[in-house]
Amino acid sequence: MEGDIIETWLRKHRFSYIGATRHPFILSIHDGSIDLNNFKNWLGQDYVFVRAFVPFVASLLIKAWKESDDNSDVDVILGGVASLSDEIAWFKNESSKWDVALANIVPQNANQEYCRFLEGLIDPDVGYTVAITAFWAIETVYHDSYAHCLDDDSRTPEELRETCKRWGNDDFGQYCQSLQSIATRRLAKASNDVIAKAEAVFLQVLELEVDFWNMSNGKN
Ligand SMILES: Cc1ncc(CN)c(N)n1
Repeated sequence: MEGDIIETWLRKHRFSYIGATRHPFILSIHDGSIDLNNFKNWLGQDYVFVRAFVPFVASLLIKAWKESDDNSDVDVILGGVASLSDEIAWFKNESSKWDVALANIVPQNANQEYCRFLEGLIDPDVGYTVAITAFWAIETVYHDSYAHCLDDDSRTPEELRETCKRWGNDDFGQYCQSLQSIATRRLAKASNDVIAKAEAVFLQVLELEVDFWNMSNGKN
């Protein structure tokens, strides 16, 4: 049925989606058993990731401006750029609280691979529909993961609640819904070839997110 492509994917790939959003790292925050060294590893690596995420989102803004049939897409993505500016300031502040030296972070393999993936999406040959699908998936995995750590039955340590709220809060959830609406609208009008590419990108994001969470134990 028109408009339901993303919902169909979420059902079809639910095990992969759950793997990315209920990773042991997230579950350990949720049940309070997290090793804080893992959190610090994640914090440093994610700062590097977010810096690489900015040019990707900027390229998406250009694609939206050139290719979108709806002006409000640019406004939604611009909101994303603005929140990334806050996010970078938050990482700087948070890292000093946790004694994580951001200047010395060496990006691990999984992070490098994710950043290369983002760089590939910047290519002008990658169309707006595929790129907005990736953006929706990347933001939604974080929202869904961290919102879980704020559930009523969670035992998330107090000192990690602010981190969870950053991505798990309702406004961020609304923003992810707006991205989903844009992607759904675009996919409803896309060719089979574009839909297949967007689905492959969605699955790649889920795998890259799992590898990214895996890095938190500092072993890869
Ligand atoms: C790896 C990763 N994925 C998603 C997000 C959310 N912007 C993030 N900060 N880092």
